[in-house]
Amino acid sequence: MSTSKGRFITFEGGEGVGKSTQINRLAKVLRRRGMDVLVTREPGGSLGAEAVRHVLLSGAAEEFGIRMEAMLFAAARSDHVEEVIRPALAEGAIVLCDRYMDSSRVYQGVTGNLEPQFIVNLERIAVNSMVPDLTLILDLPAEAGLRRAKARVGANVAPDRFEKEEVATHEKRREAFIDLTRSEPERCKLINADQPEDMVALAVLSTVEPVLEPTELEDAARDRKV
Ligand SMILES: Nc1ncnc2c1ncn2[C@@H]1O[C@H](COP(=O)(O)OP(=O)(O)OP(=O)(O)O)[C@@H](O)[C@H]1O
Ligand SMILES: Cc1cn([C@H]2C[C@H](O)[C@@H](COP(=O)(O)O)O2)c(=O)[nH]c1=O
Repeated sequence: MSTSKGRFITFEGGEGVGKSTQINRLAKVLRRRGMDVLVTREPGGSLGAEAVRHVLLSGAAEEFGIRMEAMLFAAARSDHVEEVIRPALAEGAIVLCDRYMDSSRVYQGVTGNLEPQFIVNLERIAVNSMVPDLTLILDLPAEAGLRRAKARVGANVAPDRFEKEEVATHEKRREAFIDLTRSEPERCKLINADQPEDMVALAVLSTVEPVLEPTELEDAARDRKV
């Protein structure tokens, strides 16, 4: 868990699984409970990172190779962490982030075939110890997610650099995200996204609530102040 005062919660999964929908719903519930919530996303979320987002999603960086793309994602992440996420957590906010380091592990690492050590090194630099307190992995068959994403953007908007890849590649990503829940079961929790929005929202909330509870350390610090 991060040592900051807030909570850092990331949402991961394939295309169109419902991450933005669920983040916005959760933010609403938590704000109604009086919590300070910051909703953000990757690639992007800070001025520098948003500038890099278009380069990545338009496919402009694709011709320079997967290493270059991975480094651009990491550069964007580093700016986002230091300029936005870390300061917000220090102020006690609940930070809800649409994609983070696990997307790089899966998209650039697993389906990009980058050597694992390269991804590990980039992650260490970009994340700089800012590991999420909780990662919700929304799980849905790849075809269903792509259908949802397509219906959302409308018929005349072209799919982005990653959406346009083969279904088999998206299915491989789905498996890789599920693997994360096995390798890091404390941090990464699987959410069945193949059900109505309200049901997914209930599963999200019940998974998030325990992480919002004060830790023993926080209780002790509060008691010392009283
Ligand atoms: N449980 C659900 N059942 C059916 N449709 C859903 C569900 N959740 C979200 N949707 C719809 O699916 C589409 C994609 O949802 P959303 O944008 O939240 O996904 P996303 O994971 O953020 O996508 P991306 O990774 O492509 O940004 C939207 O039109 C949304 O309204
Ligand atoms: C953070 C991150 C993202 N990606 C990919 C995954 C998606 O295809 C796009 C982001 O689009 P979205 O509609 O905003 O979800 O970028 C990636 O390949 N690696 C990453 O680290």
